Amino acid sequence: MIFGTREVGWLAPVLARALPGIGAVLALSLLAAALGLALPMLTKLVIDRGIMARDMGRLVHYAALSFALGLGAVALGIANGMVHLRASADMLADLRQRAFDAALRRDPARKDLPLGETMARLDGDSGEIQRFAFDTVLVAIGALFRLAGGVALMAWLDWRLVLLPVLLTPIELIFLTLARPRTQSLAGEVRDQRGALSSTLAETLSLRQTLAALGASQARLAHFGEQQHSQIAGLMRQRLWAETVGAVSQILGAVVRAGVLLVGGWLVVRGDWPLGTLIAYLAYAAMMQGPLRNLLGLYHAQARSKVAVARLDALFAAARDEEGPAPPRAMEEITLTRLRAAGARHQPVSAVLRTGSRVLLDGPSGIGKTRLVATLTRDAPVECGAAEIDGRAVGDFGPAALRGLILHLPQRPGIMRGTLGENLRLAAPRAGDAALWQALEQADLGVWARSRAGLDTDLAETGADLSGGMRQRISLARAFLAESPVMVFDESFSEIDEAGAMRILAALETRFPERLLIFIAHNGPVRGLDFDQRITLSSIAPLRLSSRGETPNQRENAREKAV
Ligand SMILES: Nc1ncnc2c1ncn2[C@@H]1O[C@H](COP(=O)(O)OP(=O)(O)OP(=O)(O)O)[C@@H](O)[C@H]1O
Repeated sequence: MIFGTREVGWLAPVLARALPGIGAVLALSLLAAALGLALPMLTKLVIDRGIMARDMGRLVHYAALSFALGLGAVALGIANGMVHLRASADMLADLRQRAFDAALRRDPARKDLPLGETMARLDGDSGEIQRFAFDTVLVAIGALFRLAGGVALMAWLDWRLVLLPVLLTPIELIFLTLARPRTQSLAGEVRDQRGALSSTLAETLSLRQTLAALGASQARLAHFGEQQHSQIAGLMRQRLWAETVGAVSQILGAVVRAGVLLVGGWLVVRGDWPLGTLIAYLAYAAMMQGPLRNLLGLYHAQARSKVAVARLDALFAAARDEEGPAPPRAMEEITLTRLRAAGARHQPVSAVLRTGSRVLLDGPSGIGKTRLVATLTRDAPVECGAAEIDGRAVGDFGPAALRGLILHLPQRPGIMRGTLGENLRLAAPRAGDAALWQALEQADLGVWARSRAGLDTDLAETGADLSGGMRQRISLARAFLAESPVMVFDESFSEIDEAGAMRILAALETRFPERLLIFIAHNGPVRGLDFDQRITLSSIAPLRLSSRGETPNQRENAREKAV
């Protein structure tokens, strides 16, 4: 079995789609192999029937034929190269697309995979699988054809000498079988090192400013240097092993060549063989070397690709289905019954959240406010209790559809490299410019956007060239564009000046009187809103941390509301 049954679930469709391309490349490479096999035979004819027989007519005839075949081989080589590149690149793209999709659908119940590690798998491991499943297998089939054809032609020239390579092959096979486990473990080591290296790069670069502020950049650089050294050492070990394995087949090849030279030379001296036969025989023996190595190398290439398949499989296995039924858009209420998210530290909470109301979700840092809201979109697993939308369990709906109903503005606003307009349209892809400008005004960004390039203002990756308040305003502008009947503002105003926050809150109030708005805020003007409901999470164990905005009044409130 090349791969396990679980992997076949995602690999089989990729291979099925690649099949026509593989077929085309296979046909072309078999044709090229047939041409390649014919050439030494023609050389033999040129020598024996032309040169040795002193027949100029035949000499010219076979030489011309040989030249034509050579030209054909060149043309075929080019065509094969182009078709091969196209088909194998298509297959890699297909595999990466699926793996990327799986990475985007990662089940929140699974531990996060570091960014760099995920990227190394998407790029490096997909490439390794593509190289094996496409390139290596194809090369091996071509090699098999060349080998069989070559051996047949050699046997046709003289069957006795074919016994030499045939007898040596089992020795090589035994050696390769014994060597395979080490090939696999070394490949695993190298791939893991590559993942670790990418993780360090991605994490360090994304924390560049923090590390610089702490004076820790050089230490990270030194750590990266050490990782590089151990990667190089791993690569050297892998290479040395590959060379050792390869050397064995080369030595056996040299034994075959020496044997042919000795025995064939002896047959020519005795007058049993014409010289052309010896030359053709030697050419075939040399030609067999590459295919034999490819074929036997296939066995080890599969061991390496198994490592890559397992690493990519971990991405596929951790993905979940995001589709599912949609909750009613005209929903009335969300009911929480003794609910707590996994990882949270508050007492189970019960509440009914009605459409059109304003709710403050309160509690000290780290108690589980964000996680509680995340259970509503199935972005955090439930530890106990239940959440329902109009009497139906949240689990009955698909996460994607739930996110269409409930917009959870994350605590850290996500800004992508691109224009301001592109960033806003993430929330409403079909919104016109007028709607975007309206959202900018409502999010208190109109003046700023006009002073820049308007909707065409370029934003840097993660919004690194913006102030914290600007990033939060862009995130809020997206909320004004979204059509979600429920919105969660998770510390969405924490970095905005008081006057600005008041303006945005007033705009929210006017714009969305019918929606359910849930706020999480430790301090600032948000806490002064006229809430219909305050839900305060109280801890199951004494917490050392306390929110700055907590007042004796609110603590009193907490005791009343906590269930
Ligand atoms: N992805 C996760 N998997 C498991 N546990 C998590 C995850 N994210 C957060 N937690 C844990 O859940 C607990 C609650 O985190 P949460 O972010 O919900 O707190 P919070 O009340 O919103 O805090 P803050 O006010 O500081 O934002 C924390 O102890 C945290 O360590």
